[in-house]
Amino acid sequence: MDNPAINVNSEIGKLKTVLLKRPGAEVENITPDTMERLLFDDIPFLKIAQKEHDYFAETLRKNGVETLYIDDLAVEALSEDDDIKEKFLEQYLDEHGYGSGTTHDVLHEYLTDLETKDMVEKLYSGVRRNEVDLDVKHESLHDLAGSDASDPFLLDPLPNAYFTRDPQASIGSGITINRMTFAARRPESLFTEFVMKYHPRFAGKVDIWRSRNHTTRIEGGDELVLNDHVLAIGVSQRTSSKSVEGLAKELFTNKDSHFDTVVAIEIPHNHAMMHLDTVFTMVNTDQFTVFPGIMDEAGKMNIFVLTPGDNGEVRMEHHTDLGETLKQVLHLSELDLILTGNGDDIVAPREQWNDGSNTLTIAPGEVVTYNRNYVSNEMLRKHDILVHEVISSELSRGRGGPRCMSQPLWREDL
Ligand SMILES: NC(=[NH2+])NCCC[C@H](N)C(=O)O
Repeated sequence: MDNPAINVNSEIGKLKTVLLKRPGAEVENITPDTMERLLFDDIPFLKIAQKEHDYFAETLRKNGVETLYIDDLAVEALSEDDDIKEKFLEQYLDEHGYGSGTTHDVLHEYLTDLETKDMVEKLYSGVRRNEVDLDVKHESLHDLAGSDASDPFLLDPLPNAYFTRDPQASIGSGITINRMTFAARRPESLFTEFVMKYHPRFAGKVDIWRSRNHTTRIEGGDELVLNDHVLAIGVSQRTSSKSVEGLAKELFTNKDSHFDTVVAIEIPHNHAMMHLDTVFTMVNTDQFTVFPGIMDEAGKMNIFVLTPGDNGEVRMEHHTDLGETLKQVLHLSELDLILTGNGDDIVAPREQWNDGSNTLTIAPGEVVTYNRNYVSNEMLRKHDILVHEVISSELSRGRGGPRCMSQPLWREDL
């Protein structure tokens, strides 16, 4: 692609542009009843979460990173043309089961009457049943089916949106726009789709390696760009082996892609480590953070190395040793695996829970992490990593850290 709008050929090259979402009213629309479905373990105090997020964004800007906000980009994309906004809204409603009928009409009218900025904000924060006048006769069973009267929300809030890593993933000059696993997050990638398609900064300047129109699931927290040839992808609660294989096929055969190796790493399928980047990140050319809990007692795990095979097929090789596999695919003689919480039985799981392994690398050997994971941070420093700590009491309650909260769009090549 000539003149691409995205350039991400590593996890560690100097970060130049990143996509963020400041937590908003959506976070205050979590209740104890909906918490689990909305993938939260607690209800963050929004005011403090926003302060913390602003501090995070400011830390990035101070280090020369341009910060873009997905909701601002969405407003700009949808404002390009009334038809685009209409198309977006229809699709949004349709994906929520309101393709037609009274509820559709009422929501459509309510939302189109808003300024585009307010509409986008509203879609993130959710639309409550009592906000709109639904006191009209249902025209069809479909209306009833689409709106469960015991649910206070007609359109659910999107409180996970501040984890901008997941709805999409930048890879080389392109992106995967992700079909996400749980309904609570699926609408998030529709914003990405419209931004990539219609925002003048991106339209026609991004390779779409995989669209969201799939039945198999994948999320950005599982997609790591180790270098300009090699990806690591988690096979996890959120990403299926089928998606990994499909993406590998696309990247191996698309002429705009220079990726020829995908390391598929199987991790436990649970909420504490829903994505690979909660247990494994790259912090330098030969240094990684790793949570020891992903390996069995003998230090082994299930890893498949995918490479191009015959006739557009994918060749697969089974490995069990993470360190050895990384050395092989990255052509390294030595490797430094830095253990979360120094590998301690209590500290490691505690700090992993609060995203101690979820480092955002902003240059080789330079990372942003949560201040609460002080043991892991100390370990990083002992291994000569420069650590910028950010405040983290409330943001961490959503089970994501600095890597989860950021989607790199441009990194300098190494
Ligand atoms: N890349 C990540 N690790 N993201 C963390 C996402 C956390 C979010 N609550 C979820 O369950 O989806």
